[in-house]
Amino acid sequence: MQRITAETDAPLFDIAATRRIEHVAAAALPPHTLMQRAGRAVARLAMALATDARTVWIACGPGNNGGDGFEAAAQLQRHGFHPVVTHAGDTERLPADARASFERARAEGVTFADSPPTVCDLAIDALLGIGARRPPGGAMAEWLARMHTSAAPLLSVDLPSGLNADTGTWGGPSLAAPTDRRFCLTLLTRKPGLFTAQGRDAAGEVWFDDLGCTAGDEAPAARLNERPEDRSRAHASHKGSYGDVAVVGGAPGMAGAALLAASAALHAGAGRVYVAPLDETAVMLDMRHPELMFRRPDALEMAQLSVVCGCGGDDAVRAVLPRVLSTAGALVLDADALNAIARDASLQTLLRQRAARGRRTVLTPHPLEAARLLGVDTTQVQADRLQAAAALADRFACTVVLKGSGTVIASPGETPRINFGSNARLATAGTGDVLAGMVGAGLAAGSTAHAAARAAVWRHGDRADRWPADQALTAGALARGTPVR
Ligand SMILES: NC(=O)C1=CN([C@@H]2O[C@H](COP(=O)(O)OP(=O)(O)OC[C@H]3O[C@@H](n4cnc5c(N)ncnc54)[C@H](O)[C@@H]3O)[C@@H](O)[C@H]2O)[C@@H](O)CC1
Ligand SMILES: Nc1ncnc2c1ncn2[C@@H]1O[C@H](COP(=O)(O)OP(=O)(O)O)[C@@H](O)[C@H]1O
Ligand SMILES: [K+]
Repeated sequence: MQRITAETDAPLFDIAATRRIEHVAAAALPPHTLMQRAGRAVARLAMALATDARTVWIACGPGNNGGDGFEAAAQLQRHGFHPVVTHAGDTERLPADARASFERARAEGVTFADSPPTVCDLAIDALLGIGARRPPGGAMAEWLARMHTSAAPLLSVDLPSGLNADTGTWGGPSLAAPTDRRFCLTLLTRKPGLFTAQGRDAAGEVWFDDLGCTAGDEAPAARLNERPEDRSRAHASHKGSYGDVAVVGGAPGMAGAALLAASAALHAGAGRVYVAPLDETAVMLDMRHPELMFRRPDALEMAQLSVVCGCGGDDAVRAVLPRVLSTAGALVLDADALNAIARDASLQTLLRQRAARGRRTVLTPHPLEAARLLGVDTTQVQADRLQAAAALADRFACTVVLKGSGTVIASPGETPRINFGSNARLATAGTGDVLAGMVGAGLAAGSTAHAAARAAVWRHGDRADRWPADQALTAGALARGTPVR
């Protein structure tokens, strides 16, 4: 059993692949073995989470997820706990494995009740797993609401019931209560939906048990984004070895966005960083960052540069985009550059042509920017973030970073990544500009678009995770990588 952290490098399998893996594993084992292993694993984690627990409420559903719950109940009873099982379903219609586990729980003397115990020390949600077909209703919905709001810790079996394992969309109760009492033990495979969209909030801390099985040669739907290698610097290197970044952005009234991206690129290790403001009246100096060099956009030798374009671009960015798209050696497109491209087919053609010329490009949309590029609405993007990122990567033949909880990194021909580290302290203006600058520095240093995006997203999230709780996380400080001013 393993706890998932930002250090975990692991494949993520969707429901269809998980079913195939389960099928192969079950065929090679004596009947009911997998469910017994699942129940034992659930009981083991339950006992570790609530060592002093006495009453454990286990809500079991109509399928095999419920079977895992019965099996865990039998185990907990055997270990001297007091499990109380409520069952949402007809025991006569349980699938064979779950039926066997139900009988085992009964034989162990587990208490079955029609309604949940008034108090419990731990709740276990074994209502629905990968077989959930619609949002839970009736007693299931009531029980879930109670579990997600009660003071007792909640352990979800395989998935929080109501979570779509493929997409992370949520059909369960409000998730307003803090997540630090939520735990999930996912079984056999790690599922992408646990790590993006509402997955993180619904699941809380995620643990994994492979039930002694391997995934064989199943292709994962995605992988968790792993820690990038530390960048060592050869003694005999010089600033030219780390490349030049130019930030094109900062229209009138929006200079800050460009400066944030530039600061982030600088602190991420770029050899030289230029700022090209889209405001003719801009002051061509940043007193806090005298390292930054200021140029007019038309004075930049784009082919030699890793250009970060769009941060604070407003409408002014439209005018420079044809040249930027046609000539930038490497390119990060963010914010208003993405909005301008979404409105203009000729810019879209130029964007697509970059790949054919061997030029590296990374788009860093948040869900609304992604929706505009795809011509859909934000809800449709959020309904399947992996699919939306892949569709954009495919459409524009480049790397796409779809931001938000569980940032997705997709590139043509690569297994998509979902970033685990990071948290909602990043939900503050300017942190996206910082990410764009960090990606730009990676491109300038020579990384592929996919590798630069993965590394920057991981480090950006890691900074947020390590940020001291008593210090404000602002984009300016994040760009510098330190809360100390
Ligand atoms: N078969 C096995 O040996 C194993 C199964 N495992 C467990 O089994 C789960 C999958 O089991 P199932 O395929 O039976 O699926 P589930 O137990 O997730 O649910 C399927 C059942 O729930 C009903 N249902 C779906 N949505 C509902 C809703 N909103 N309201 C009410 N009823 C609803 C379906 O009609 C079906 O009866 C996994 O998530 C995992 O927890 C694991 O123990 C691994 C081994
Ligand atoms: N709830 C959250 N959890 C994790 N990361 C988040 C969350 N909210 C925002 N972020 C991250 O913060 C950054 C915000 O970027 P963006 O929306 O472009 O903001 P801005 O345009 O103000 O810079 C992205 O990297 C995004 O992934
Ligand atoms: K469940």
